[in-house]
Amino acid sequence: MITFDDVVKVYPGGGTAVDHVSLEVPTGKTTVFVGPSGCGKTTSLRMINRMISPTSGRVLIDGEDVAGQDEALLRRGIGYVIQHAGLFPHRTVLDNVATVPVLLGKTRREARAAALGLLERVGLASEFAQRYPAQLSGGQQQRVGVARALAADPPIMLMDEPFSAVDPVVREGLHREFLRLQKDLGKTIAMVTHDIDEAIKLGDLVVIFRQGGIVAQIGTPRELLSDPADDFVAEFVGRDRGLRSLSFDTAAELPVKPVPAELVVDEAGRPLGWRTGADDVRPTGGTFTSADTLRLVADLAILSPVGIAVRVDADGKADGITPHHDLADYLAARRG
Ligand SMILES: Nc1ncnc2c1ncn2[C@@H]1O[C@H](COP(=O)(O)OP(=O)(O)OP(=O)(O)O)[C@@H](O)[C@H]1O
Repeated sequence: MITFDDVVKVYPGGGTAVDHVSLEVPTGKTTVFVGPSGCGKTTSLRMINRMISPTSGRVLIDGEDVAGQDEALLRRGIGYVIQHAGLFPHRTVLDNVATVPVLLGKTRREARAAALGLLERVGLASEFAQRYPAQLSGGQQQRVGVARALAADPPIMLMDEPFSAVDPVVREGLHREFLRLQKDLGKTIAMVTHDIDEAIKLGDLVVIFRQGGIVAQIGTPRELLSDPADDFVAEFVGRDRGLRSLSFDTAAELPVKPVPAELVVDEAGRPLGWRTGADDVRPTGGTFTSADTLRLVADLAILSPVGIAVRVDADGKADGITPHHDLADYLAARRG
């Protein structure tokens, strides 16, 4: 666990960048620092690996103040990924990833073999290994950056805006891979982003900073969306937070009504559409299973020509319906 204990950073000639921050980055989880520009996220991140020293207060890793630790030794256990990947331009992709393990005493051969495995893990085929960074797309470079940070197998990873330099479609792919990788690896990750959607998607825990380096709220994505501490957080997480918070719950306990005659099904019971007139059958707009999220159910009810979401079983057979007002009643009852 990484602990910030009443940490303050005042830059000489500048204002207070980090103002009495106390927080915990739990072991094996992803903690995301998010907030508007200039609110002290990067400064906080860099105090973990001693690139920046606090003016007062302490940063501890597993109870030990980093200030008292040997810098080189400390950084060996902390991977660091930055925006634009920061790769060595004159080394091949493979050598970019293998460099640190070689410095740590592995033979070049061992390090390259391990690097190939890592590149595969981050979704880069071996054909990229001999290229130079400039011959890769931005998204591919970011993947190499992640592989390089993982090469020394550090228990901790610091990631500063790792996915912000790529377009939204590539970012979406990188997010999926990040989540898959982190599920396998269980690193202790502190990540900086200015994008609240990214924070909510990737973070087990989210720390929202406000101007002046003050922590506005710390919570799980669900807590931030359902219970923002104040107007700043509510505004920052976004106006549609009610709808987005439905992504964290499945439809497992959502009551359904029996399938009515107006739902036209094929011989296997799979929905074909809604009968809205003698010759008029309109598409359902999609179906959900009890494992899907309440957000999908809400979406389907909105898209449906009759305002009704259709549930199907594992074989795709219609086994219940939820009209939009039933969903609204269910959500209201849950809130109590
Ligand atoms: N070396 C420095 N000297 C003086 N002031 C600095 C220095 N580095 C950062 N600052 C100031 O400290 C504050 C916090 O900066 P920091 O980079 O930590 O913010 P941030 O939240 O990461 O911002 P961004 O999202 O724009 O990267 C800012 O007001 C910045 O101008």
